Amino acid sequence: MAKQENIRNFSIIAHIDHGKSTLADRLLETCGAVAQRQMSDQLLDNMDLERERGITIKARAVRLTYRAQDGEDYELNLIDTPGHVDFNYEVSRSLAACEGAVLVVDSTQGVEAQTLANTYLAMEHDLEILPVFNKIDLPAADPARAKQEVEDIIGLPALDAPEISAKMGINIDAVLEDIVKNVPPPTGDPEAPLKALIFDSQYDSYRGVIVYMRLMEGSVRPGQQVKMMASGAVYQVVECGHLLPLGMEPCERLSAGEVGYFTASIKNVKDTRVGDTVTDAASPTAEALPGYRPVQPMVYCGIYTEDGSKYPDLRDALEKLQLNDASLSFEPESSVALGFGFRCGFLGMLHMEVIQERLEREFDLDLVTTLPSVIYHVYKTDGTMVAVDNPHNYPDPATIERAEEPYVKVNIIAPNEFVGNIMPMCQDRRGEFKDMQYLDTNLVELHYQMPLNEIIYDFFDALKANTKGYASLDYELSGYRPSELVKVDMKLNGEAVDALSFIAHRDKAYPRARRLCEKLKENIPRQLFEIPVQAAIGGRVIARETVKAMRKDVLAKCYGGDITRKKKLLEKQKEGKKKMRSLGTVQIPTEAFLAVLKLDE
Ligand SMILES: Nc1nc2c(ncn2[C@@H]2O[C@H](COP(=O)(O)OP(=O)(O)OP(=O)(O)O)[C@@H](O)[C@H]2O)c(=O)[nH]1
Repeated sequence: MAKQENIRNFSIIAHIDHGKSTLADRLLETCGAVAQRQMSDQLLDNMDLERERGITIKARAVRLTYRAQDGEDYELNLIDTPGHVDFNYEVSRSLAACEGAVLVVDSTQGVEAQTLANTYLAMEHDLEILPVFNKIDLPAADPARAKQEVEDIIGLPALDAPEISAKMGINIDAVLEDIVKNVPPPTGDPEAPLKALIFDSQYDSYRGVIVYMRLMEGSVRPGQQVKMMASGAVYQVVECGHLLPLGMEPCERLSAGEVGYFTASIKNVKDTRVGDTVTDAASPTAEALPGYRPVQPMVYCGIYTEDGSKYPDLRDALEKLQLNDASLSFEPESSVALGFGFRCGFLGMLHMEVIQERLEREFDLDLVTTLPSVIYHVYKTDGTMVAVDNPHNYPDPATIERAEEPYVKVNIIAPNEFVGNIMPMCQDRRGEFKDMQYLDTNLVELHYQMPLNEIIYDFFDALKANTKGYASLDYELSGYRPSELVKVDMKLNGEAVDALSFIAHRDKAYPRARRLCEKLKENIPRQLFEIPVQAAIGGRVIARETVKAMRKDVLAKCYGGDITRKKKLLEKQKEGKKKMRSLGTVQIPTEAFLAVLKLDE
């Protein structure tokens, strides 16, 4: 076990593609952790989906041993962080487990959006930030200019920072020396009562939940009774140890300053929430670590299987995913159009998409999902309140006294040149401007109160697009406010399709209904009869389109006689047919649902 002064806990932060994962691999390799040929390309991102989407969904940690130039052996704990606003809370807990952050800057690009956003996050946690300038092997590299940018824009000393090529393995030692010299060692009394921060956990079918933690004070050993302070769960530790690149290494004891794991035959990650404090059950620490936040699903949608008989498979799959993902919630619901399914709660849209993709890929399910929604509070004239997370349950307007929708406190940080783009965007989404602060001459922080409903769908993407990616976004629920809500029903051939109805603010209902009608028209294949597509509030139709009758001839565009191409098109049509869903008299392809889901794109 390393002495506390020889431990360094850090994470790597960077703008996308600046070389974070490549540097992580190189650090692992330099520390002799992994022989090159054993290394699958990027070890830290270990879920397929993560790799494909180029994002890191779950935080992971790894311990490296480095013999520094001073002759001492150091224990370096690298904690990986996810990179999307949906997972901001997980990022904040991972950073809270570190004392320093290596900031990778691509020398051909200089400071970019996430360079700034991530640096700001790291600063909030008082981390020592060490810039390194990557990709110096490229002819376009201009590390001097990139350094100047870091000094001018971020205000970090950078002139003497390492210039490296993570890809070619140039100057990697300089990064390691920098970490050893400049990241402060952890402090914390190993003899005090146990106080450890959970920054991640993972379900393993043999050992139960593996809890990843950073020990702040005290120590943990097998046999010890530990308590999670927020969930109240008490368990006996079965095993504790370090997280090595190629697996876990059990040890006798972990103590203050270290990063490691423990197992305790825990059946469900619900007991080991990210951000919770682990303490000794017999002699607990006086106070939990600050910053714990219970999980709060922000977005709900209904998930159904295309083939209704797969409902039990869907339930099993959701249960399995939930074992590993405490932020996923679900309960059974049913729809006239779609049959039996589940109402699921997510942290945000990306989280929702990731879960949907995992269900389809890992569990081989074909899904139909309904429009996502937030939770509305509807107060009825009889004095009761209904929490509505599904438009289907929206009470009859005649019985409604008032309705409220969730608002969030939005915090946007961006260079001041983009303020002119950001403000109209927020106003357009019913945002209420609170204040604006200059963080330095160039950087501003804007505060808004906004309806959650307006930001969950596409606000993050729109914000990025309007600020060349430079803005960062953070939001938290601030409460409920009265709102003029309406429920809009979508009707196909005169029949309401419950899975497509939605709740919206009165001002937004019309444009949304119109776009939805258009999208449906585009995506519903022509059939043998004409189909009116209507949107209605109560009995009043507010938008209408028509899908003309006619069978779509997929071969029409196929001139010439290439039979294989024709076959392919016919195959495709057959495939399409299989995916149709019969809604009353109308067949809707799954893609139509997906297309309307992405309405705002
Ligand atoms: N020429 C050159 N290319 C590099 C270097 N470091 C990384 N790259 C390349 O840059 C691309 C992005 O590198 P990653 O390590 O995946 O970047 P990242 O910051 O982890 O990106 P995300 O995981 O998407 O956030 C890859 O194609 C790397 O091969 C370098 O030093 N030189």
